[in-house]
Amino acid sequence: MESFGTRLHRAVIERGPLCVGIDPHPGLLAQWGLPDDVHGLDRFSRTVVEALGDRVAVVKPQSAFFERFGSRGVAILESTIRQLRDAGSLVLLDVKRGDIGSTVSAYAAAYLDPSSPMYVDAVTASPYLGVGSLAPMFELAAEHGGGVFVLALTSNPEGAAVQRAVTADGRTVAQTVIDEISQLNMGASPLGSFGLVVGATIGDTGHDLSGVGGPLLAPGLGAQGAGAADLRTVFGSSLASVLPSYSREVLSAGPDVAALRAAADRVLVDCRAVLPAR
Ligand SMILES: O=c1ccn([C@@H]2O[C@H](COP(=O)(O)O)[C@@H](O)[C@H]2O)c(=O)[nH]1
Repeated sequence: MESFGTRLHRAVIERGPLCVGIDPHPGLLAQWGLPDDVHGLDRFSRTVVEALGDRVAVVKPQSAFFERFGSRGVAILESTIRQLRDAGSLVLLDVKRGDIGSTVSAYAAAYLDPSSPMYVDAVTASPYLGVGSLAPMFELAAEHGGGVFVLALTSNPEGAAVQRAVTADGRTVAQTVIDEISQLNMGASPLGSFGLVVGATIGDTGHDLSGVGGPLLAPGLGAQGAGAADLRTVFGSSLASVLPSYSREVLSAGPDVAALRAAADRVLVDCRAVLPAR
């Protein structure tokens, strides 16, 4: 099977460098005139799939908003994942998993094994039990053409105290994560399958992203205050690997399908003005 990096590279060329999140916040359900229950969740998700599944490179369901409805919410997440795959977008499940290695094996089986009902193209993962503890995810992803996006410099203000702390060898915690992921992508072409999450809100932190070789997911755009122009400051010479990610900025245009498409088109135009042509 083709690697996730190869599939993502092609999707970005065909559809443009954009990830849109499915984050069914209670406030958005209300704004869309939907009930805050599984019926509202289902209608919300189906509408986003109908509007964007056949045109956006990557769609990123946020697991938390499905999990809050228990097993019926998770069933809707599974169905949403299937619908997105049928519509042709890559599915990145934002679930930020991480644990000791033996438990990470089970998370890997849940999301990156093609026989799982929750099988997706890629997941987000947390490295704070050590990047090495995520090895079962990296291995299963490599075996089945999947991807893993590891948190490095998150978009929230609280992240800096942990991620920019300096380790014994003088590098920040984030730089050690960046360097370990760079190693995993070594030699991959045109794009590695192991990505990093770097918030568009963080400004110029001086971290070296030049050797990553994989995609750089950039949340924090729109609702969290960053704009496309901030990508230049945060990513500098690594702009070509950036996958901008918007949730509320696009979703708040719904429930009208044409309005959702127009909102996604608008943010894509903004990002294309900043990112190098691919
Ligand atoms: O550093 C991070 C990592 C993940 N996220 C997630 O992205 C979306 C952002 O939603 P917006 O509505 O565009 O603010 C959300 O699911 C977060 O959990 C992030 O924001 N920052």
